[in-house]
Amino acid sequence: MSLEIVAREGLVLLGCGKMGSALLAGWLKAGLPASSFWVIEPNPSDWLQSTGVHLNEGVPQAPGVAVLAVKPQMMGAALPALQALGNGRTLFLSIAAGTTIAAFEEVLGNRTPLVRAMPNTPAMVGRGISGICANASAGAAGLALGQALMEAVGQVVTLDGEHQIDAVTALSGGGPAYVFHLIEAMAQAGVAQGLSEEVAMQLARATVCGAGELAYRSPESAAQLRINVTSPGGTTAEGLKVLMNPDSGFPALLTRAVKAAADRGRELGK
Ligand SMILES: NC(=O)C1=CN([C@@H]2O[C@H](COP(=O)(O)OP(=O)(O)OC[C@H]3O[C@@H](n4cnc5c(N)ncnc54)[C@H](O)[C@@H]3O)[C@@H](O)[C@H]2O)C=CC1
Ligand SMILES: O=C(O)[C@@H]1CCC=N1
Repeated sequence: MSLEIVAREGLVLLGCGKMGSALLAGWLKAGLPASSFWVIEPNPSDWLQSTGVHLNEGVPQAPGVAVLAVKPQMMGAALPALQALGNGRTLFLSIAAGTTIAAFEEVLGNRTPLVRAMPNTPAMVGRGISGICANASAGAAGLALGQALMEAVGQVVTLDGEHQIDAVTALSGGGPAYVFHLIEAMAQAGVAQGLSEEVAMQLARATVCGAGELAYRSPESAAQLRINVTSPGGTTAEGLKVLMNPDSGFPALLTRAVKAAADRGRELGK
């Protein structure tokens, strides 16, 4: 599906912080004209002000798309600004964690086409991944438009339903933070083995980025890429014994972390 509808009918973006900016940058880079965007943002960045979009102006009566990119805790206060666009042809696309389709339909009306997407911050460099789902009113066309909008900043997976979105939020939505923390923890561990903080951080960061790029480009599975590093009887095998320990290793730890994040997503949705 093409994004031509945005150029033709306009897109309203409610909230243009970290994720809203990443999305807007992707759409502008995809060639959509700045004049197609109406952004509502109380604290606009210098970048946003330089884009040439309509900023904090009255929005069109029936834009093609309205994107909701405020924090879930702000949604209740912010959404009424776009209530008049509900139950019409405007496709709503929410990237907020937690806030459910039912909660949106309560404010916007249940004939409002709505897509929920969960992206992540690598969207800022065009390497995000989003999980998406839609309500009944969106239909196949609405889901396809939601997908095209999110594909401007990376990959998209279509979910079986809204029941899976808290899992996506917990895995890939917040996942970059886990990886950045991995960099911090690896650097700290390197310092404990005698490296300077600066060198340990350079090694940790480049290792995670290099491994990520290899995983991205290589046709081999993650398990095979791991095996390729692990010489039998060598050093990595000893490190992996610690990390693959069934009780205290990565799988147990990440199962707990992802569950805690998913539980919070469900809680935000109440
Ligand atoms: N940061 C992340 O990694 C991800 C965030 N999300 C979701 O994206 C949404 C936005 O998150 P971030 O961009 O990280 O937050 P952010 O705080 O950077 O951006 C939110 C923006 O909303 C603006 N805002 C506040 N009240 C408003 C109102 N009444 N009307 C219009 N704008 C208003 C704020 O000024 C701010 O710039 C959240 O719902 C979050 O769950 C989803 C995936 C990843
Ligand atoms: O932490 C959060 O709630 C948001 C959703 C996924 C990433 N950041």
